[in-house]
Amino acid sequence: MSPAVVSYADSSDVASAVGRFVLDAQKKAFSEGNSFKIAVSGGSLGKVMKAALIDDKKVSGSVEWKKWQVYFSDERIVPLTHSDSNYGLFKQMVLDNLDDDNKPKVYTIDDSLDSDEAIRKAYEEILPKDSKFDLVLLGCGPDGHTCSLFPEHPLLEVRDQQIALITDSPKPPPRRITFTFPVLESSKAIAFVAEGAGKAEVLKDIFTNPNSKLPSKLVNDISGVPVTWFVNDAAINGVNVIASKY
Ligand SMILES: O=C(O)[C@H](O)[C@@H](O)[C@H](O)[C@H](O)COP(=O)(O)O
Repeated sequence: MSPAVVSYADSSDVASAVGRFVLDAQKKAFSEGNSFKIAVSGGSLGKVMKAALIDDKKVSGSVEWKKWQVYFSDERIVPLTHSDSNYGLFKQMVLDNLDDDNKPKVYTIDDSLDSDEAIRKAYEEILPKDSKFDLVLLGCGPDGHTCSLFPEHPLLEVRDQQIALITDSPKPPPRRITFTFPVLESSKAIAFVAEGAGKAEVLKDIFTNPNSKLPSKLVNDISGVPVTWFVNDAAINGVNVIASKY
């Protein structure tokens, strides 16, 4: 199944499409159970989530936050109050904008543990037992990394852990935990958000080079999991993909 690409000129339209897509994934999850298990990333996705799920009033009223279980596809090993924390970003962009009686359950790293390995292991233990996320929302770095899975890094090969530790992340800060491929492979749906001319070159490789081994391309190649990309025209410029609207 090749990935679907949804493209708009403006970021605000990209965010609206992401919002509608998340609502559809939520609806599907509620048709199968009583919770919506979603994993989110850091980086520029934070502001897209705010625009899509908080500021877009056509979407925000339909988000059933109390039934959401939110995990992080990767997290920097820093205190949760640190400005590098992906949880901190999600809190600032989403949680702090929700009423106290309308918040999701958020699964953070335990920053009180005394070793990186203890943090990794504890996060692995709180993942949903079957690892089946209804939706994993990812970013794609200009180098093609996703989660904290970097090009040519040995963590791309990890099959015996669901959460892996990286201590040499090329993107600071260096110490992080990350989903591994087995978790992505068992998810029900994956969506990327990538915007800006700074992503054009890497998206060209991901979508036009069948031999690319970039982590985001390897996610596109996962069989049996629908992958959707939400991009703006600047990011997908020059790539001959059939972009659709959502
Ligand atoms: O912790 C992180 O660094 C992020 O979770 C990371 O995986 C992010 O999604 C990509 O780096 C893309 O980030 P941008 O969208 O900001 O380029």
